[in-house]
Amino acid sequence: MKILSAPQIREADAYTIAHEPVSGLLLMERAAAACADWILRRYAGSSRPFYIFCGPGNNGGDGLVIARLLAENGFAVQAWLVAAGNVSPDNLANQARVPFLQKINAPADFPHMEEPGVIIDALFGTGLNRPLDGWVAGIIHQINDQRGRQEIIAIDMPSGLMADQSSKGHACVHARYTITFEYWKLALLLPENGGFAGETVLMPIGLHPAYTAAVQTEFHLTDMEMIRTVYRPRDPFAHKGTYGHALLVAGSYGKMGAAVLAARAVMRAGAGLLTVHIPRCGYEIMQTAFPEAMCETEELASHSAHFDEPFRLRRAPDYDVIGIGPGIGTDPSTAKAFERLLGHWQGPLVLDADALNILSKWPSLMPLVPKLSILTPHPKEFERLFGAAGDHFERLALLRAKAKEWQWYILLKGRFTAMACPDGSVFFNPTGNPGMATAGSGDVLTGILTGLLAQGYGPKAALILGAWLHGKAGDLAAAISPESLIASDIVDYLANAYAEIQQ
Ligand SMILES: NC(=O)C1=CN([C@@H]2O[C@H](COP(=O)(O)OP(=O)(O)OC[C@H]3O[C@@H](n4cnc5c(N)ncnc54)[C@H](O)[C@@H]3O)[C@@H](O)[C@H]2O)[C@@H](O)CC1
Ligand SMILES: Nc1ncnc2c1ncn2[C@@H]1O[C@H](COP(=O)(O)OP(=O)(O)O)[C@@H](O)[C@H]1O
Ligand SMILES: [K+]
Repeated sequence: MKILSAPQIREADAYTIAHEPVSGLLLMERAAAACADWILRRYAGSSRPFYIFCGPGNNGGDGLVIARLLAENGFAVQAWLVAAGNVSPDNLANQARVPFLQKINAPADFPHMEEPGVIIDALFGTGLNRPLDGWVAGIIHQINDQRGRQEIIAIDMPSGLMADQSSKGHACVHARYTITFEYWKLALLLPENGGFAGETVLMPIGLHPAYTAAVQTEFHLTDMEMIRTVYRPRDPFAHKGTYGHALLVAGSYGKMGAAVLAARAVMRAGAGLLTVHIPRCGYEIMQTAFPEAMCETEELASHSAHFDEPFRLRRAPDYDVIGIGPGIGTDPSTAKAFERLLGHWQGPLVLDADALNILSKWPSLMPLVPKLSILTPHPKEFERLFGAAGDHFERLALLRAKAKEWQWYILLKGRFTAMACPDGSVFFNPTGNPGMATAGSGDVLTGILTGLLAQGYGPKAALILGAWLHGKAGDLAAAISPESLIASDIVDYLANAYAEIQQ
Protein backbone atom coordinates (compact mmCIF):
# COMPACT_ATOMS: atom_id res chain seq x y z
CA MET A 1 0.00 0.00 0.00
CA LYS A 2 1.46 3.32 -1.06
CA ILE A 3 1.99 6.11 1.46
CA LEU A 4 1.41 9.48 -0.20
CA SER A 5 2.61 12.95 0.74
CA ALA A 6 0.14 15.78 1.40
CA PRO A 7 0.70 17.31 -2.08
CA GLN A 8 0.14 13.87 -3.68
CA ILE A 9 -3.08 13.47 -1.68
CA ARG A 10 -4.27 16.83 -3.01
CA GLU A 11 -3.47 15.57 -6.52
CA ALA A 12 -5.39 12.34 -5.84
CA ASP A 13 -8.42 14.44 -4.73
CA ALA A 14 -8.15 16.66 -7.80
CA TYR A 15 -7.67 13.67 -10.13
CA THR A 16 -10.75 11.96 -8.68
CA ILE A 17 -12.82 15.13 -9.01
CA ALA A 18 -11.75 15.50 -12.67
CA HIS A 19 -11.83 11.86 -13.79
CA GLU A 20 -14.58 10.09 -11.87
CA PRO A 21 -15.96 12.75 -12.29
CA VAL A 22 -17.41 13.93 -8.99
CA SER A 23 -17.78 17.37 -7.46
CA GLY A 24 -15.56 18.34 -4.52
CA LEU A 25 -18.73 18.78 -2.49
CA LEU A 26 -19.88 15.24 -3.22
CA LEU A 27 -16.42 13.82 -2.44
CA MET A 28 -16.54 15.62 0.88
CA GLU A 29 -20.02 14.17 1.53
CA ARG A 30 -18.69 10.68 0.71
CA ALA A 31 -15.63 10.99 2.98
CA ALA A 32 -17.65 12.42 5.85
CA ALA A 33 -20.42 9.83 5.43
CA ALA A 34 -17.83 7.05 5.74
CA CYS A 35 -16.62 8.62 9.01
CA ALA A 36 -20.16 9.11 10.27
CA ASP A 37 -20.91 5.43 9.55
CA TRP A 38 -17.90 4.35 11.60
CA ILE A 39 -18.92 6.71 14.42
CA LEU A 40 -22.55 5.53 14.33
CA ARG A 41 -21.42 1.91 14.57
CA ARG A 42 -19.03 2.64 17.42
CA TYR A 43 -21.57 4.64 19.47
CA ALA A 44 -24.70 2.68 18.52
CA GLY A 45 -27.06 2.69 21.49
CA SER A 46 -25.05 5.35 23.32
CA SER A 47 -26.54 8.66 24.37
CA ARG A 48 -23.21 10.49 24.50
CA PRO A 49 -23.37 13.97 23.00
CA PHE A 50 -21.03 14.99 20.18
CA TYR A 51 -19.00 18.21 20.25
CA ILE A 52 -17.69 18.96 16.77
CA PHE A 53 -14.93 21.49 16.12
CA CYS A 54 -14.65 22.54 12.49
CA GLY A 55 -11.84 24.50 10.85
CA PRO A 56 -12.09 26.83 7.86
CA GLY A 57 -10.89 24.41 5.13
CA ASN A 58 -12.08 21.12 3.76
CA ASN A 59 -11.24 19.25 6.95
CA GLY A 60 -13.71 21.59 8.65
CA GLY A 61 -16.10 20.83 5.78
CA ASP A 62 -15.91 17.13 6.68
CA GLY A 63 -16.73 18.06 10.28
CA LEU A 64 -19.78 20.03 9.18
CA VAL A 65 -21.12 17.09 7.17
CA ILE A 66 -20.47 14.71 10.09
CA ALA A 67 -22.36 17.13 12.39
CA ARG A 68 -25.36 17.12 10.07
CA LEU A 69 -25.36 13.32 9.62
CA LEU A 70 -25.04 12.57 13.36
CA ALA A 71 -27.84 15.04 14.15
CA GLU A 72 -30.03 13.40 11.48
CA ASN A 73 -29.41 10.09 13.24
CA GLY A 74 -30.84 11.44 16.49
CA PHE A 75 -27.62 12.25 18.39
CA ALA A 76 -27.25 15.42 20.46
CA VAL A 77 -24.75 17.43 18.42
CA GLN A 78 -23.15 20.79 18.97
CA ALA A 79 -20.82 22.22 16.32
CA TRP A 80 -18.45 25.18 16.27
CA LEU A 81 -16.63 26.86 13.43
CA VAL A 82 -13.18 27.98 14.52
CA ALA A 83 -12.81 31.02 12.28
CA ALA A 84 -9.07 30.81 11.71
CA GLY A 85 -8.39 31.22 8.02
CA ASN A 86 -9.79 31.38 4.53
CA VAL A 87 -13.06 29.49 4.29
CA SER A 88 -13.07 26.98 1.42
CA PRO A 89 -16.10 26.99 -0.91
CA ASP A 90 -17.18 23.45 0.07
CA ASN A 91 -16.89 24.39 3.73
CA LEU A 92 -19.09 27.43 3.15
CA ALA A 93 -21.68 25.36 1.30
CA ASN A 94 -21.89 22.95 4.25
CA GLN A 95 -22.09 25.70 6.87
CA ALA A 96 -25.46 26.61 5.37
CA ARG A 97 -26.70 23.06 6.07
CA VAL A 98 -25.87 23.11 9.79
CA PRO A 99 -28.36 25.54 11.33
CA PHE A 100 -27.08 24.92 14.86
CA LEU A 101 -23.49 25.96 13.97
CA GLN A 102 -21.86 28.38 16.42
CA LYS A 103 -18.61 30.35 16.05
CA ILE A 104 -15.39 30.53 18.01
CA ASN A 105 -13.43 33.71 17.32
CA ALA A 106 -11.24 33.73 20.42
CA PRO A 107 -10.20 31.37 23.24
CA ALA A 108 -12.85 32.90 25.48
CA ASP A 109 -15.51 31.47 23.13
CA PHE A 110 -14.39 27.93 23.91
CA PRO A 111 -17.52 26.13 25.09
CA HIS A 112 -18.20 24.45 28.38
CA MET A 113 -19.06 20.87 27.53
CA GLU A 114 -21.52 19.84 30.17
CA GLU A 115 -21.73 16.08 29.75
CA PRO A 116 -19.00 13.57 28.97
CA GLY A 117 -19.25 12.85 25.28
CA VAL A 118 -17.21 12.70 22.11
CA ILE A 119 -15.15 15.51 20.60
CA ILE A 120 -14.74 15.40 16.83
CA ASP A 121 -11.59 17.22 15.79
CA ALA A 122 -12.15 18.52 12.24
CA LEU A 123 -10.03 21.65 12.54
CA PHE A 124 -7.14 20.95 10.18
CA GLY A 125 -6.14 18.01 8.02
CA THR A 126 -3.52 17.58 5.34
CA GLY A 127 -3.79 21.24 4.34
CA LEU A 128 -1.85 22.48 7.37
CA ASN A 129 1.13 24.40 6.03
CA ARG A 130 2.83 25.67 9.19
CA PRO A 131 2.65 25.06 12.94
CA LEU A 132 -0.46 26.33 14.64
CA ASP A 133 0.15 29.38 16.78
CA GLY A 134 -1.65 32.18 18.58
CA TRP A 135 -5.19 31.66 19.80
CA VAL A 136 -5.78 28.68 17.48
CA ALA A 137 -2.96 26.81 19.24
CA GLY A 138 -4.76 27.77 22.46
CA ILE A 139 -7.92 26.07 21.19
CA ILE A 140 -5.91 22.88 20.60
CA HIS A 141 -4.69 23.00 24.21
CA GLN A 142 -8.25 23.57 25.42
CA ILE A 143 -9.42 20.53 23.45
CA ASN A 144 -6.59 18.44 24.92
CA ASP A 145 -7.55 19.58 28.43
CA GLN A 146 -10.83 17.70 27.88
CA ARG A 147 -9.09 14.35 27.31
CA GLY A 148 -10.09 12.84 30.64
CA ARG A 149 -13.81 13.58 30.17
CA GLN A 150 -14.26 13.37 26.42
CA GLU A 151 -13.23 10.78 23.87
CA ILE A 152 -11.48 12.59 21.01
CA ILE A 153 -11.78 11.44 17.39
CA ALA A 154 -9.59 13.22 14.83
CA ILE A 155 -10.75 13.41 11.24
CA ASP A 156 -8.02 12.61 8.68
CA MET A 157 -5.20 13.93 10.94
CA PRO A 158 -4.98 15.09 14.54
CA SER A 159 -5.15 18.87 14.04
CA GLY A 160 -1.73 20.50 14.22
CA LEU A 161 0.13 17.40 13.03
CA MET A 162 1.95 17.87 9.73
CA ALA A 163 1.66 14.89 7.38
CA ASP A 164 5.22 14.95 6.02
CA GLN A 165 7.34 16.94 8.47
CA SER A 166 8.18 16.75 12.12
CA SER A 167 5.66 18.36 14.47
CA LYS A 168 7.93 18.04 17.50
CA GLY A 169 6.95 20.68 20.05
CA HIS A 170 3.91 21.83 18.04
CA ALA A 171 0.37 22.23 19.38
CA CYS A 172 -1.44 19.05 18.24
CA VAL A 173 -4.67 17.39 19.24
CA HIS A 174 -4.19 14.17 21.24
CA ALA A 175 -6.79 11.86 19.77
CA ARG A 176 -8.07 8.49 20.95
CA TYR A 177 -8.83 7.56 17.33
CA THR A 178 -7.78 9.06 14.03
CA ILE A 179 -9.97 8.23 11.04
CA THR A 180 -7.63 8.87 8.15
CA PHE A 181 -8.74 8.97 4.54
CA GLU A 182 -7.66 6.51 1.84
CA TYR A 183 -3.89 6.58 2.52
CA TRP A 184 -1.64 6.36 5.55
CA LYS A 185 0.30 9.54 6.16
CA LEU A 186 3.97 9.27 7.12
CA ALA A 187 3.46 11.21 10.36
CA LEU A 188 0.97 8.59 11.58
CA LEU A 189 3.65 5.87 11.37
CA LEU A 190 6.41 7.57 13.36
CA PRO A 191 6.66 6.88 17.08
CA GLU A 192 7.01 10.52 18.17
CA ASN A 193 3.46 11.10 16.87
CA GLY A 194 1.87 7.93 18.20
CA GLY A 195 0.45 9.81 21.17
CA PHE A 196 -1.33 12.32 18.93
CA ALA A 197 -3.01 9.86 16.59
CA GLY A 198 -4.08 7.20 19.10
CA GLU A 199 -5.45 4.26 17.14
CA THR A 200 -5.53 4.94 13.40
CA VAL A 201 -8.48 3.74 11.36
CA LEU A 202 -7.87 3.73 7.59
CA MET A 203 -11.03 4.82 5.80
CA PRO A 204 -11.38 4.26 2.05
CA ILE A 205 -13.25 7.17 0.41
CA GLY A 206 -13.14 5.98 -3.20
CA LEU A 207 -10.32 8.10 -4.59
CA HIS A 208 -9.56 7.20 -8.20
CA PRO A 209 -7.59 3.91 -8.40
CA ALA A 210 -5.81 5.02 -11.61
CA TYR A 211 -4.08 7.81 -9.69
CA THR A 212 -2.98 5.46 -6.91
CA ALA A 213 -1.69 2.90 -9.41
CA ALA A 214 0.40 5.47 -11.28
CA VAL A 215 1.78 7.65 -8.50
CA GLN A 216 5.43 7.11 -7.55
CA THR A 217 6.30 6.95 -3.87
CA GLU A 218 9.29 5.89 -1.79
CA PHE A 219 7.10 4.85 1.14
CA HIS A 220 4.89 1.79 1.47
CA LEU A 221 2.94 0.00 4.16
CA THR A 222 2.84 -3.79 3.96
CA ASP A 223 -0.67 -5.10 3.36
CA MET A 224 -2.18 -8.53 2.78
CA GLU A 225 -2.02 -8.14 -1.00
CA MET A 226 1.73 -7.56 -0.79
CA ILE A 227 2.19 -10.51 1.59
CA ARG A 228 0.27 -12.86 -0.71
CA THR A 229 2.41 -11.70 -3.65
CA VAL A 230 5.67 -12.25 -1.76
CA TYR A 231 4.76 -15.57 -0.10
CA ARG A 232 5.82 -18.71 -1.93
CA PRO A 233 3.83 -21.86 -1.09
CA ARG A 234 5.90 -24.98 -0.57
CA ASP A 235 6.61 -27.25 -3.48
CA PRO A 236 4.85 -30.64 -3.05
CA PHE A 237 8.00 -32.39 -4.35
CA ALA A 238 10.30 -30.56 -1.96
CA HIS A 239 12.99 -32.29 0.11
CA LYS A 240 14.84 -30.70 3.01
CA GLY A 241 17.62 -29.55 0.71
CA THR A 242 15.07 -27.45 -1.18
CA TYR A 243 14.73 -25.05 1.70
CA GLY A 244 18.35 -24.38 2.38
CA HIS A 245 20.93 -24.73 5.11
CA ALA A 246 21.35 -21.86 7.55
CA LEU A 247 24.25 -21.16 9.89
CA LEU A 248 23.31 -19.31 13.05
CA VAL A 249 26.07 -17.84 15.22
CA ALA A 250 24.44 -17.01 18.54
CA GLY A 251 24.70 -17.33 22.31
CA SER A 252 27.38 -17.10 24.98
CA TYR A 253 27.58 -17.97 28.67
CA GLY A 254 24.37 -16.70 30.31
CA LYS A 255 22.80 -15.86 26.94
CA MET A 256 22.09 -19.26 25.44
CA GLY A 257 18.39 -18.38 25.46
CA ALA A 258 18.97 -15.94 22.62
CA ALA A 259 20.49 -18.77 20.57
CA VAL A 260 17.66 -21.19 21.34
CA LEU A 261 14.96 -18.62 20.50
CA ALA A 262 16.61 -17.65 17.22
CA ALA A 263 17.30 -21.28 16.28
CA ARG A 264 13.69 -22.32 16.84
CA ALA A 265 12.53 -19.36 14.74
CA VAL A 266 14.86 -20.31 11.85
CA MET A 267 13.23 -23.73 11.60
CA ARG A 268 9.66 -22.55 12.31
CA ALA A 269 10.09 -20.03 9.50
CA GLY A 270 10.68 -23.02 7.26
CA ALA A 271 14.43 -23.52 6.72
CA GLY A 272 15.45 -27.04 5.66
CA LEU A 273 18.57 -27.43 7.80
CA LEU A 274 20.16 -25.45 10.57
CA THR A 275 23.62 -25.52 12.08
CA VAL A 276 24.10 -23.45 15.22
CA HIS A 277 27.59 -22.31 16.16
CA ILE A 278 27.77 -22.02 19.96
CA PRO A 279 30.35 -21.98 22.76
CA ARG A 280 30.89 -25.22 24.66
CA CYS A 281 28.69 -24.11 27.57
CA GLY A 282 25.70 -24.20 25.23
CA TYR A 283 26.02 -27.71 23.83
CA GLU A 284 23.68 -29.59 26.18
CA ILE A 285 21.35 -26.63 26.36
CA MET A 286 20.88 -26.47 22.60
CA GLN A 287 20.71 -30.22 22.01
CA THR A 288 18.11 -30.56 24.74
CA ALA A 289 16.04 -27.46 24.08
CA PHE A 290 16.08 -27.77 20.31
CA PRO A 291 17.17 -31.16 18.95
CA GLU A 292 16.17 -30.12 15.40
CA ALA A 293 19.34 -27.98 15.17
CA MET A 294 22.83 -29.39 14.47
CA CYS A 295 25.51 -27.99 16.75
CA GLU A 296 29.00 -26.80 15.91
CA THR A 297 30.73 -26.21 19.21
CA GLU A 298 33.64 -23.95 20.19
CA GLU A 299 36.56 -25.10 22.26
CA LEU A 300 35.94 -22.01 24.35
CA ALA A 301 33.37 -22.52 27.07
CA SER A 302 32.05 -18.99 27.41
CA HIS A 303 31.84 -17.38 23.99
CA SER A 304 32.48 -17.93 20.31
CA ALA A 305 35.72 -16.82 18.67
CA HIS A 306 36.35 -19.41 15.94
CA PHE A 307 33.19 -19.47 13.86
CA ASP A 308 35.21 -18.46 10.80
CA GLU A 309 37.43 -21.57 11.04
CA PRO A 310 35.34 -24.04 8.98
CA PHE A 311 35.31 -21.42 6.19
CA ARG A 312 39.03 -20.79 6.44
CA LEU A 313 39.76 -24.53 6.41
CA ARG A 314 37.22 -25.05 3.62
CA ARG A 315 35.29 -27.49 5.81
CA ALA A 316 32.09 -25.45 5.97
CA PRO A 317 29.00 -27.01 4.41
CA ASP A 318 27.39 -25.17 1.54
CA TYR A 319 25.43 -22.70 3.65
CA ASP A 320 22.74 -20.57 2.03
CA VAL A 321 22.73 -17.88 4.70
CA ILE A 322 24.42 -16.82 7.92
CA GLY A 323 22.53 -15.18 10.77
CA ILE A 324 24.82 -13.74 13.42
CA GLY A 325 24.52 -11.72 16.57
CA PRO A 326 21.96 -12.71 19.22
CA GLY A 327 23.76 -13.05 22.53
CA ILE A 328 27.30 -13.46 21.11
CA GLY A 329 28.77 -10.60 23.18
CA THR A 330 31.35 -8.11 21.99
CA ASP A 331 34.56 -9.69 23.22
CA PRO A 332 37.49 -8.60 20.99
CA SER A 333 38.10 -12.26 20.07
CA THR A 334 34.49 -12.56 18.85
CA ALA A 335 34.92 -9.33 16.88
CA LYS A 336 38.10 -10.69 15.29
CA ALA A 337 36.32 -13.91 14.26
CA PHE A 338 33.52 -11.77 12.82
CA GLU A 339 36.08 -9.78 10.83
CA ARG A 340 37.66 -12.96 9.48
CA LEU A 341 34.25 -14.44 8.66
CA LEU A 342 33.42 -11.36 6.59
CA GLY A 343 36.57 -12.09 4.61
CA HIS A 344 35.17 -15.53 3.67
CA TRP A 345 31.47 -14.84 3.24
CA GLN A 346 29.80 -12.62 0.67
CA GLY A 347 26.44 -14.45 0.64
CA PRO A 348 23.13 -13.63 2.35
CA LEU A 349 23.73 -12.32 5.86
CA VAL A 350 21.55 -11.19 8.76
CA LEU A 351 23.28 -9.04 11.38
CA ASP A 352 21.57 -8.36 14.68
CA ALA A 353 22.23 -7.45 18.30
CA ASP A 354 25.91 -7.96 19.24
CA ALA A 355 27.00 -8.24 15.59
CA LEU A 356 25.68 -4.67 15.25
CA ASN A 357 27.29 -3.65 18.52
CA ILE A 358 30.62 -5.00 17.23
CA LEU A 359 30.19 -2.88 14.10
CA SER A 360 29.54 0.24 16.15
CA LYS A 361 32.53 -0.51 18.39
CA TRP A 362 34.81 -1.21 15.41
CA PRO A 363 33.35 0.84 12.52
CA SER A 364 36.34 -0.06 10.34
CA LEU A 365 34.56 -3.42 9.84
CA MET A 366 31.60 -1.77 8.13
CA PRO A 367 33.06 -1.81 4.60
CA LEU A 368 33.54 -5.58 4.94
CA VAL A 369 29.80 -6.21 5.37
CA PRO A 370 28.57 -7.43 1.99
CA LYS A 371 26.12 -5.42 -0.05
CA LEU A 372 22.51 -6.60 0.27
CA SER A 373 23.07 -7.79 3.86
CA ILE A 374 20.19 -7.34 6.30
CA LEU A 375 20.82 -5.35 9.51
CA THR A 376 18.12 -5.31 12.17
CA PRO A 377 18.88 -2.62 14.76
CA HIS A 378 16.49 -1.47 17.47
CA PRO A 379 16.53 2.33 17.93
CA LYS A 380 19.45 2.29 20.38
CA GLU A 381 21.55 0.03 18.16
CA PHE A 382 20.65 2.25 15.19
CA GLU A 383 21.87 5.33 17.08
CA ARG A 384 25.12 3.59 18.06
CA LEU A 385 25.71 2.61 14.44
CA PHE A 386 24.70 5.74 12.60
CA GLY A 387 24.40 8.54 15.15
CA ALA A 388 21.51 10.41 16.72
CA ALA A 389 18.83 12.31 14.83
CA GLY A 390 16.91 15.39 15.98
CA ASP A 391 13.48 13.86 15.35
CA HIS A 392 11.91 10.81 13.79
CA PHE A 393 11.62 12.33 10.32
CA GLU A 394 15.36 13.03 10.43
CA ARG A 395 15.95 9.49 11.68
CA LEU A 396 13.94 8.12 8.76
CA ALA A 397 16.03 10.21 6.36
CA LEU A 398 19.20 8.86 8.01
CA LEU A 399 17.90 5.29 7.72
CA ARG A 400 17.29 5.73 3.98
CA ALA A 401 20.64 7.47 3.46
CA LYS A 402 22.58 4.67 5.18
CA ALA A 403 20.73 1.93 3.28
CA LYS A 404 21.65 3.70 0.05
CA GLU A 405 25.22 4.50 1.07
CA TRP A 406 26.11 0.95 2.13
CA GLN A 407 23.66 -0.84 -0.18
CA TRP A 408 22.25 -2.73 2.81
CA TYR A 409 18.72 -3.55 3.85
CA ILE A 410 18.24 -1.89 7.24
CA LEU A 411 15.28 -2.80 9.43
CA LEU A 412 14.67 -0.26 12.19
CA LYS A 413 12.48 -1.87 14.86
CA GLY A 414 9.46 -0.21 16.35
CA ARG A 415 5.66 -0.12 16.43
CA PHE A 416 5.74 0.32 12.67
CA THR A 417 9.09 -1.30 11.89
CA ALA A 418 10.68 0.60 9.00
CA MET A 419 12.65 -1.37 6.41
CA ALA A 420 14.88 0.69 4.12
CA CYS A 421 16.14 -0.84 0.87
CA PRO A 422 19.33 0.03 -1.02
CA ASP A 423 17.27 1.98 -3.57
CA GLY A 424 15.97 4.25 -0.79
CA SER A 425 12.43 2.86 -0.69
CA VAL A 426 10.97 2.17 2.74
CA PHE A 427 8.41 -0.45 3.76
CA PHE A 428 6.59 -0.06 7.07
CA ASN A 429 5.23 -3.13 8.83
CA PRO A 430 1.79 -2.82 10.43
CA THR A 431 1.65 -6.00 12.54
CA GLY A 432 2.87 -6.32 16.12
CA ASN A 433 1.90 -4.97 19.50
CA PRO A 434 3.40 -3.62 22.72
CA GLY A 435 3.39 -7.13 24.22
CA MET A 436 6.37 -7.76 21.94
CA ALA A 437 8.44 -5.23 23.86
CA THR A 438 9.84 -8.21 25.78
CA ALA A 439 13.28 -9.80 26.02
CA GLY A 440 14.15 -12.05 23.12
CA SER A 441 11.54 -10.97 20.59
CA GLY A 442 14.29 -9.47 18.42
CA ASP A 443 16.17 -12.81 18.50
CA VAL A 444 13.05 -14.44 17.11
CA LEU A 445 12.99 -11.90 14.26
CA THR A 446 16.64 -12.69 13.42
CA GLY A 447 15.73 -16.36 13.26
CA ILE A 448 12.73 -15.76 11.02
CA LEU A 449 14.71 -13.62 8.57
CA THR A 450 17.54 -16.17 8.49
CA GLY A 451 15.03 -18.97 7.91
CA LEU A 452 13.41 -17.12 5.01
CA LEU A 453 16.72 -16.30 3.33
CA ALA A 454 17.72 -19.97 3.69
CA GLN A 455 14.66 -20.93 1.68
CA GLY A 456 15.68 -18.70 -1.18
CA TYR A 457 13.60 -15.60 -0.50
CA GLY A 458 15.47 -12.49 -1.63
CA PRO A 459 16.38 -9.95 1.06
CA LYS A 460 13.51 -7.57 0.31
CA ALA A 461 10.91 -10.34 0.25
CA ALA A 462 12.39 -11.87 3.42
CA LEU A 463 12.14 -8.51 5.21
CA ILE A 464 8.58 -7.75 4.17
CA LEU A 465 7.33 -11.27 4.90
CA GLY A 466 9.52 -11.82 7.98
CA ALA A 467 8.54 -8.62 9.78
CA TRP A 468 4.89 -9.26 8.96
CA LEU A 469 4.98 -12.90 10.20
CA HIS A 470 6.83 -11.86 13.38
CA GLY A 471 4.26 -9.17 14.20
CA LYS A 472 1.28 -11.31 13.21
CA ALA A 473 2.51 -14.23 15.36
CA GLY A 474 2.94 -11.71 18.21
CA ASP A 475 -0.59 -10.40 17.67
CA LEU A 476 -2.08 -13.88 17.74
CA ALA A 477 -0.03 -14.79 20.83
CA ALA A 478 -1.06 -11.56 22.60
CA ALA A 479 -4.77 -11.99 21.89
CA ILE A 480 -5.47 -12.86 25.51
CA SER A 481 -3.02 -10.50 27.19
CA PRO A 482 -0.06 -8.57 25.77
CA GLU A 483 1.51 -8.32 29.25
CA SER A 484 2.05 -12.06 29.46
CA LEU A 485 3.54 -12.47 26.00
CA ILE A 486 7.05 -13.96 26.04
CA ALA A 487 9.34 -14.31 23.05
CA SER A 488 8.93 -18.08 22.70
CA ASP A 489 5.17 -17.53 22.26
CA ILE A 490 6.00 -15.64 19.05
CA VAL A 491 7.81 -18.74 17.77
CA ASP A 492 4.93 -20.97 18.85
CA TYR A 493 2.43 -18.86 16.90
CA LEU A 494 4.42 -18.65 13.66
CA ALA A 495 2.39 -21.52 12.21
CA ASN A 496 -0.82 -19.58 12.89
CA ALA A 497 0.66 -16.50 11.25
CA TYR A 498 1.48 -18.53 8.12
CA ALA A 499 -2.05 -19.91 8.21
CA GLU A 500 -3.47 -16.37 7.93
CA ILE A 501 -1.72 -15.99 4.56
CA GLN A 502 -3.04 -19.28 3.29
CA GLN A 503 -6.69 -18.45 4.15
N1 LIG B 1 -11.96 17.21 -2.22
C1 LIG B 1 -11.04 17.17 -1.35
O1 LIG B 1 -10.01 17.81 -1.52
C2 LIG B 1 -11.28 16.40 -0.10
C3 LIG B 1 -10.63 16.81 1.07
N2 LIG B 1 -10.94 16.26 2.23
C4 LIG B 1 -10.56 16.91 3.49
O2 LIG B 1 -9.87 18.09 3.23
C5 LIG B 1 -8.71 18.18 4.04
C6 LIG B 1 -7.73 19.07 3.36
O3 LIG B 1 -8.43 20.27 3.18
P1 LIG B 1 -7.74 21.65 2.94
O4 LIG B 1 -6.73 21.50 1.87
O5 LIG B 1 -8.81 22.65 2.78
O6 LIG B 1 -6.92 21.87 4.25
P2 LIG B 1 -7.32 21.87 5.80
O7 LIG B 1 -8.76 21.94 6.02
O8 LIG B 1 -6.56 20.75 6.39
O9 LIG B 1 -6.63 23.21 6.26
C7 LIG B 1 -6.63 24.32 5.40
C8 LIG B 1 -7.18 25.52 6.10
O10 LIG B 1 -6.40 25.78 7.22
C9 LIG B 1 -5.77 27.05 7.13
N3 LIG B 1 -4.47 26.86 7.70
C10 LIG B 1 -3.47 26.10 7.23
N4 LIG B 1 -2.42 26.14 8.07
C11 LIG B 1 -2.80 26.94 9.10
C12 LIG B 1 -2.16 27.39 10.28
N5 LIG B 1 -0.94 27.00 10.58
N6 LIG B 1 -2.82 28.20 11.12
C13 LIG B 1 -4.08 28.58 10.83
N7 LIG B 1 -4.73 28.20 9.73
C14 LIG B 1 -4.10 27.39 8.87
C15 LIG B 1 -5.79 27.39 5.66
O11 LIG B 1 -5.80 28.80 5.50
C16 LIG B 1 -7.11 26.76 5.23
O12 LIG B 1 -8.18 27.59 5.54
C17 LIG B 1 -8.28 16.75 4.25
O13 LIG B 1 -7.51 16.61 5.41
C18 LIG B 1 -9.64 16.08 4.35
O14 LIG B 1 -10.11 16.16 5.69
C19 LIG B 1 -12.08 15.35 2.29
O15 LIG B 1 -13.21 16.13 2.40
C20 LIG B 1 -12.12 14.47 1.09
C21 LIG B 1 -12.22 15.27 -0.14
N1 LIG C 1 4.98 -1.61 20.70
C1 LIG C 1 5.36 -2.48 19.75
N2 LIG C 1 4.58 -2.67 18.67
C2 LIG C 1 4.97 -3.53 17.70
N3 LIG C 1 6.12 -4.26 17.74
C3 LIG C 1 6.93 -4.10 18.77
C4 LIG C 1 6.60 -3.21 19.84
N4 LIG C 1 7.60 -3.27 20.75
C5 LIG C 1 8.52 -4.14 20.27
N5 LIG C 1 8.12 -4.65 19.09
C6 LIG C 1 8.88 -5.59 18.24
O1 LIG C 1 9.59 -6.51 19.05
C7 LIG C 1 10.94 -6.67 18.60
C8 LIG C 1 11.90 -6.24 19.72
O2 LIG C 1 13.21 -6.45 19.31
P1 LIG C 1 14.49 -6.09 20.21
O3 LIG C 1 14.33 -4.73 20.80
O4 LIG C 1 15.69 -6.37 19.39
O5 LIG C 1 14.32 -7.14 21.37
P2 LIG C 1 15.38 -8.09 22.09
O6 LIG C 1 16.71 -7.37 22.02
O7 LIG C 1 14.88 -8.22 23.49
O8 LIG C 1 15.37 -9.37 21.36
C9 LIG C 1 11.07 -5.83 17.34
O9 LIG C 1 10.86 -6.60 16.20
C10 LIG C 1 9.96 -4.79 17.50
O10 LIG C 1 9.51 -4.30 16.26
K1 LIG D 1 -8.41 17.02 12.05
